[in-house]
Amino acid sequence: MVTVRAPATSANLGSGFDVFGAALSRPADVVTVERADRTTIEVTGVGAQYIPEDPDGNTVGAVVEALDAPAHIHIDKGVRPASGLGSSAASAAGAAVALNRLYDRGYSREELVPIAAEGEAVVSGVAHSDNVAPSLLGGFTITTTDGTHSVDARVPLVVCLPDVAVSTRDARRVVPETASMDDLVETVGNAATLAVGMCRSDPTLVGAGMSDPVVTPERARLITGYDAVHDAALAAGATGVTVSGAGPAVVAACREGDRQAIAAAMLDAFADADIDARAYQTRIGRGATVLEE
Ligand SMILES: Nc1ncnc2c1ncn2[C@@H]1O[C@H](COP(=O)(O)OP(=O)(O)OP(=O)(O)O)[C@@H](O)[C@H]1O
Ligand SMILES: N[C@@H](CCO)C(=O)O
Repeated sequence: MVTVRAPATSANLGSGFDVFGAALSRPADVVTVERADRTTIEVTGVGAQYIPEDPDGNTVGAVVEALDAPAHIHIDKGVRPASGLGSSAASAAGAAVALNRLYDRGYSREELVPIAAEGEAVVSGVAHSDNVAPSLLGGFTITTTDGTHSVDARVPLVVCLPDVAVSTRDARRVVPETASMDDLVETVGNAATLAVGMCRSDPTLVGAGMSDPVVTPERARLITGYDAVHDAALAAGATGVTVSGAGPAVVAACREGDRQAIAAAMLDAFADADIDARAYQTRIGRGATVLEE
């Protein structure tokens, strides 16, 4: 038996659509695997009722296939599905690490990235790696078709999750097919600023680099109260605010001492829009960890 804790993640970070990701110190999924002749999946925890236990519909089923590693798999969800916090990816990353150990497959964490990403194709139609990479490797990650680079960044974050669901599949439908040259230049500048900020663990640069003129404005329309929450977080001291992953979670970068005030301001702004929400005072954290084997 192997048990792995796999963290939630925030993908895109505004300017790095389908490229940037960050592991969050909390929340997380806990995945336990035991050898079996036939794969069975049991899901408990937050939002378990919305997650298929059929291996064909669950992200971990694709990981089992890719690793040829049948097992009884228990997923204890700490990351709510359809949250923008890499819920489907956390389970896939946890299962990839656990099954790799259970069957002694010998893959490195980097080699597990495309394997865990197969699960993302099951739920969103695209095997994007920007959530599974940070959940596997920890820190801030840059994923391209050539592979993944990770930086052990230390940046405080507040993530505010409204009590509504936005599926990644739906949120990908509003992504524009083209962008103007002006928007491209702005995005490159912001993405480079954010990456330098991560290398220096500098919340001011990270926040400044989160602006994105192309994808975020379209997705923000799917989140009731987004503009007010965005502005309230900045007024409370956030250095940058954007949609987390495909939403509806909203992520703010900040300095350590400002997290509580920012969390309160974001919750109040959602409440003013009649939306219940919860806030995580979190930070960029480590990747999946083996708890027991
Ligand atoms: N192990 C799993 N954990 C969570 N969701 C799963 C899992 N397997 C399948 N799903 C399905 O995936 C969908 C949620 O994934 P989705 O990518 O939309 O959200 P997310 O992972 O929270 O968000 P994001 O990728 O934007 O951070 C739901 O329809 C859910 O039923
Ligand atoms: N990069 C993906 C992440 C979703 O989890 C998207 O924004 O659609």
